[in-house]
Amino acid sequence: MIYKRVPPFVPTLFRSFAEKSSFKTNPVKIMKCNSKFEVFVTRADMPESGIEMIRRECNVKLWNRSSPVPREEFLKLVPGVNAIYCCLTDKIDKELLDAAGPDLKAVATMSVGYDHIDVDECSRRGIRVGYTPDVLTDATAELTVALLLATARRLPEAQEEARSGGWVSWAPMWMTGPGLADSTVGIVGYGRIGQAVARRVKGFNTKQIIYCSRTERMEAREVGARKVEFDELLGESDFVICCAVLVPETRHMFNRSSFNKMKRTAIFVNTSRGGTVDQEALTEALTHKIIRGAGLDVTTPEPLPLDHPLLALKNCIVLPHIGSATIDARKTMAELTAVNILEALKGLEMPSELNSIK
Ligand SMILES: O=CC(=O)O
Repeated sequence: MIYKRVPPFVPTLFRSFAEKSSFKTNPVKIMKCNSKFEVFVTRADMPESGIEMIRRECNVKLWNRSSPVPREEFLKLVPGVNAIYCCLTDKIDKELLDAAGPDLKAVATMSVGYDHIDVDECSRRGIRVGYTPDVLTDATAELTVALLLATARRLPEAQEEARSGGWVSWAPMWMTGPGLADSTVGIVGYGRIGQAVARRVKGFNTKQIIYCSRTERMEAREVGARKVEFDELLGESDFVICCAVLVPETRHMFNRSSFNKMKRTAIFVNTSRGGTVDQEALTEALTHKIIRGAGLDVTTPEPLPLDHPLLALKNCIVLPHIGSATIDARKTMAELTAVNILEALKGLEMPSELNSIK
C-alpha cells in the first residue's frame, strides 16, 4: 500500500476550539494558510490529525458542528472549493457537484463505502475520488464477529435480564443460543472485510465456510472456504453474514424470498450497508421466527427511528454503524483521507483512489 504515515501530530485546537465561544454560533470556521487551495470539511469532529495535515498546506473551511451539514447549507458552502473531505452521511451527487463548480478537483470520503458518491459523475467531470479501504478492515471484521457472537449468544438480552431481576437462578436451557463450533458460516461478499471475517471465524472451529462473490477468490483457499451460489449459501448456512458492497445488484438482496430460503435456526448479520436488506421482510422473518435472529450494524435510514419495529424485537440487535469505530482505525482513516486530498491537489496519484483520472 502506498499510504504514507505522517509524523506524530501535535494536538491542535479544532474541536475544543470549535466548541468554545463564538464558534458555537458560526457554523463554518475558516482556517487560512495562504494556499491557493480551499478544502471543505463536512464535520467539526473529524479526527484532528487529518485536518491538521490538510491545514498545513491548504485553506480549510470547516463545518463547525459535529452533526451532518444540512443539504441546503452544503450546497451553499461548496461553491469554489477545490476539494471536499466528507463522510458517509454526505451525499455527493450531480446537484452538489454543480453547486461546487469547475474548481472542484477532489472528493475524499472517510469511509470504505462510497454509495453516497456518484463516482461516475465525478469521473466525467475529472474529479478524483478517494476512499479508505484496508485501514478499517480489521476493525470492521472484529465488530462483525462481535455482533455475530452477541446475536447468537443473546448478550444484550442476557444483560437486560441480569439488570432487571430476570436472573432468578442458573437454569439449564435459559438464554441458550447456537455456537459457532461445528457450524456452517456463509459470507456474502468476499472482499477485504469478508475475507478478514472468514479468517476470524475459522478460529472458532467452524465446520465449513462458504461464500458467494462475483468471482472465485484465491484468498478463500487460506481458510478452505468454498464458493457457492447465493441460494445454496442461504440454505446451508447456520450464520449468514453480509459483507457485500451496496450497488444496484445487491440492493435488497436479502428480501422475503432470501429469508424464506434460510434455515429457521439461522442468524443473519449485516455490517455492510442497510440497503442490502429489505427491512420489512426482515422484520417479518424475525417476528414469525422464519429465522432465529439478526445483528445489524447498518440500517435504512440511519439512525433508525426509535419507533421502528426492529428495535422492539428481542431477537434483533441494532448497532449505530460502528463497524470501523476503533480509535486507531478512525484516526488512520482520517489521515488517509487527508493524504488522498493533498496528493490529488498536487496532481499525484491518490493512495486509495476509486476512479483514475489522468
Ligand atoms: O461503513 C463504513 C465505511 O464505509 O467506512
